[in-house]
Amino acid sequence: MSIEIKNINKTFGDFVALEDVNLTIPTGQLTALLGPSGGGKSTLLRIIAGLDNADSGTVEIEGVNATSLPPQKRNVGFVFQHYAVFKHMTVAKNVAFGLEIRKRPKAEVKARVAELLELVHLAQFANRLPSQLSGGQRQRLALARALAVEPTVLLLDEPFGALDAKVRKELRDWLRRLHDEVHVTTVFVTHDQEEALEVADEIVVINQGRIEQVGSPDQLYDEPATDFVMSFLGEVTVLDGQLIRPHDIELSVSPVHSAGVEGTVARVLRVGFEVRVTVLTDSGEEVVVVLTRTHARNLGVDVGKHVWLNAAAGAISVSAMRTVSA
Ligand SMILES: Nc1ncnc2c1ncn2[C@@H]1O[C@H](COP(=O)(O)OP(=O)(O)OP(=O)(O)O)[C@@H](O)[C@H]1O
Repeated sequence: MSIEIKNINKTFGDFVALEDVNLTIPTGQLTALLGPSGGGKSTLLRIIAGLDNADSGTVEIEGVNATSLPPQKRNVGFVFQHYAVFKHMTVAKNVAFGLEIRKRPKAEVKARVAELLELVHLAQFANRLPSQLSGGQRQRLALARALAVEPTVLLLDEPFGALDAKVRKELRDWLRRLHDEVHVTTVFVTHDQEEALEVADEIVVINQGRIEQVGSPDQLYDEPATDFVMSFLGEVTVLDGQLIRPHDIELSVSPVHSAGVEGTVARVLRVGFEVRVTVLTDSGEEVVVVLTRTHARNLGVDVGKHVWLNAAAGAISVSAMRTVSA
């Protein structure tokens, strides 16, 4: 097992940033630490990196107790959102830097730099300065630099956070492919559920200093352990006291089911191929239902129409009252 985190606690003054965190991060996988802002993701990453110390608990990396080792002795590579590459050095020099200070033979450094620039698709920019690269290219340079010294673990803190949506998406796909090639154990922090669901092998959901759930993207989406996980990983609405995904609700214009929630269509909003229907139930609650455009048209859904709502067969739901299980 690559990273074993045991009983980690961390406070800042009176504020509890991490509370009894226990986690095993498997070797060779891409693991996302996902959660809302301020939940403790970066603090946990910094403790793994050795940039911050926990108040109690231990961190083991590849069987070595790293709890009191300084960052440079942990063999971890890290990349942060606003990662400062050396501005006065060319792209190639930036990648070579870590190897040169480790006094690796010149020929080896040259070969490794060429290989890495190829890997991050920056070979044609080897002689440029970082200021002559785009934001996405600079982040790829930062990753190449972190990978140069062959870290056991690669730690990324919102590495694509500052970039625009399109570049972010490209880099996300690229990171997945890169990881499939190099298989270095990678932990990345994100608050973006889509990013985690698309890229990660395993997701650790962190909220208010505690781990809510650990699992594959499918497990988290299909079997959310808590109402928090369910609502953080996708849109939810409340039907009959249950959190449910709006596309998992069947809407009928006649009482086909014996036990349905009755209501009246209050709003209809067309967004691309979807139609978002807000139903005001007879008990005064608003429920959102998502239908395809064709389905909505066939049903003749319009404001004022009386409708019946039921959870679709196989729909996932979590009690809206359920709290975090310890
Ligand atoms: N050096 C510090 N001193 C005081 N409080 C801190 C310090 N570092 C972090 N915190 C607090 O600890 C909490 C967790 O912070 P952390 O950066 O780990 O959250 P996060 O989940 O990574 O959030 P974000 O996505 O916003 O970075 C926050 O409430 C933050 O204000």
